Amino acid sequence: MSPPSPSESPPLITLRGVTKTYTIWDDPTARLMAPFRRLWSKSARGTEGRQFTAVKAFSLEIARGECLGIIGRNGAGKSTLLQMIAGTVQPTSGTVQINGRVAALLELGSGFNPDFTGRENILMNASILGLGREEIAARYDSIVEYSGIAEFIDQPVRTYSSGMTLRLAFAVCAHVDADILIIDEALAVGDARFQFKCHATLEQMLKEGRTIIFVSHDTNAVKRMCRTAVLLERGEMLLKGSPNDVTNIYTKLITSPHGLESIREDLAALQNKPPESDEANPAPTPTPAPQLLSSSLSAENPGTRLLAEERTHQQISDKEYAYGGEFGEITSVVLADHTGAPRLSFVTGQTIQVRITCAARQTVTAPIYALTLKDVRGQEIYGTNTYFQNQNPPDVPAGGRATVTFTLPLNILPGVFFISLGWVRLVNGEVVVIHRRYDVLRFDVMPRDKSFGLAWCPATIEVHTATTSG
Ligand SMILES: Nc1ncnc2c1ncn2[C@@H]1O[C@H](COP(=O)(O)OP(=O)(O)OP(=O)(O)O)[C@@H](O)[C@H]1O
Repeated sequence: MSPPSPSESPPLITLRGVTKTYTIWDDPTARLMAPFRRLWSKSARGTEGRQFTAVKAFSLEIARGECLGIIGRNGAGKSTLLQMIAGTVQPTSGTVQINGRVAALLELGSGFNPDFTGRENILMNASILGLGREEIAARYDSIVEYSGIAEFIDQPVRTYSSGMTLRLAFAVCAHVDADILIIDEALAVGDARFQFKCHATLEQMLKEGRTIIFVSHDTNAVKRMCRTAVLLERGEMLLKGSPNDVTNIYTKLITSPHGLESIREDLAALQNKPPESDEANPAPTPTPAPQLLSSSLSAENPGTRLLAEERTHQQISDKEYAYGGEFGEITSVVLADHTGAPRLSFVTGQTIQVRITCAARQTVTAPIYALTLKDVRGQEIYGTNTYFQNQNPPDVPAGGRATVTFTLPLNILPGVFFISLGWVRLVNGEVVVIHRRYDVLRFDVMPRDKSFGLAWCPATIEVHTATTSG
C-alpha cells in the first residue's frame, strides 16, 4: 500500500508560537551565583544576564512524507529549532506537538557516550529510540554492516573520527523505523561514498512516507531532496516556499552587503506570488515571441532609458529572480544554436551559445562573468565562470559595455532547463555582486536517441564474441 499523500494525513509535527530564549552571561561568576541570589532576593529575579531569543514565535505544520529543508546564516536558530523538534531542548514558550517516533542526527555524536564502544552505543541508542531487546538483536548485524566500521565496533567511540561517528549514528537512525528523521548538517562530514549511501537511504525513507527535516548550508542538497524549504533569519521564519525560491533569496541575503534590507521587497513579492504548479513536471511551453524584459532599475535612473533600449529579449522565464543592478546590469541575454541563431529548443549533444551584454554604470574592475544551468527543481547541473577558467577580462569603464559569449555542448538528456547569469567582482576575496539574473531563460532539450539518465556520455559499445570455446 502506498503511503498517504501529505494532504490526506494530519500533520506529523505541529509547532505553534515556539520561542527559545537563552540567558547570556558576560560574567561566569554571576552565572554560577544567580540561583543563590534569586533565593536571597526576589527582586534579583531576571535582573542578571541578558536575554537572547534564538527562535521567535515559530509556527509550522509538517506533514507525513514531507522533506523540509531549513536554511539560514550562522546563528539563525536552525539547530535550536531542530533540537526543540527532537525534544533535546525545551521551548521557553509555545508548543511542539509530535505524532511519531523521532530519530535525530544532531550535533555529531551527541547521542553517544564517548567511553562506550560502538557496539554498546548501538544498543543504548536503539533502545532510547524505542526498539525493544529482540528488535535490536535482530537488527544489530545490519546496523554494523551499514555503518561499514565493523573492525572498530568494539573500540570506544571517543577514538572514532567524525566520519566514523556519523556512520554509526546514521546507521542506527536508518534502522529504528523512525517516522521523523532530523539531520543537522551532519552528513557533510561523511566521505563521498557514505554520503551517496545516506542519500539513497533518505530517498527510500521518503518513498516509505517518512518525514525528513534537514538543515544544510548546501543549497543544492536542499533543492535535490526537498519539496519545501524554510529560510530562518535571527530566529524568525522569513520565508517558506519552493527550495529554488528560498535558496535564491538566501544566496542574495548572504552575498548582499545590505543584508536583510536587500531582500525585503523580494519577500513581499514572493508572498503575493500564486502557488507554483508542480515544478518538477512543468508543462512544455511553446517558444514565445521576443518580448521586452522587466527591469530592476527605477525609472528615475538616468541610465534606464539607454539600457531599456537594449533590453530586447527572446523569452523571460516567469521564474526570473534578479538582484544587484546598481553599478551595472546584464541588459540582454540571448540563447542561440552554434550558428548564432536564437533558439529555445535543442537536441541532446548540440552546441549552444549564451550571449550576454553587460552595461556598466560605474567602472567595474576585475569583472567575473558566470553561467549556471539548472534543472526544473533548481538543481545546478553545470556552472562555470571566467575566474574558474583563469581568464582576466578587462575592466568595464562607466558607460561601457561588455559582451560575453558562453559556448557549450548540451551533453544532457532531455528535459526543461533554466539559465542563470552572474556579473560579479572579487574584492579582497569576497564576491561583490554587480548583477545576478537567476533562471532568466527557459529552454527544452529533446532526445536524440534512447539513452537514459542525466548526462549524455555517448558510449560506444564493442562486443567480441568467440565462435569456439577455449
Ligand atoms: N545554550 C545556549 N546558550 C546561549 N545561547 C545559545 C545557546 N544555544 C544557542 N545559542 C545562540 O542561539 C543562536 C542560534 O544558534 P543555533 O545554533 O540555533 O544557530 P544555527 O542557525 O544552527 O547556526 P549555525 O549555522 O552556525 O550552526 C546563536 O546566536 C547562538 O549563540
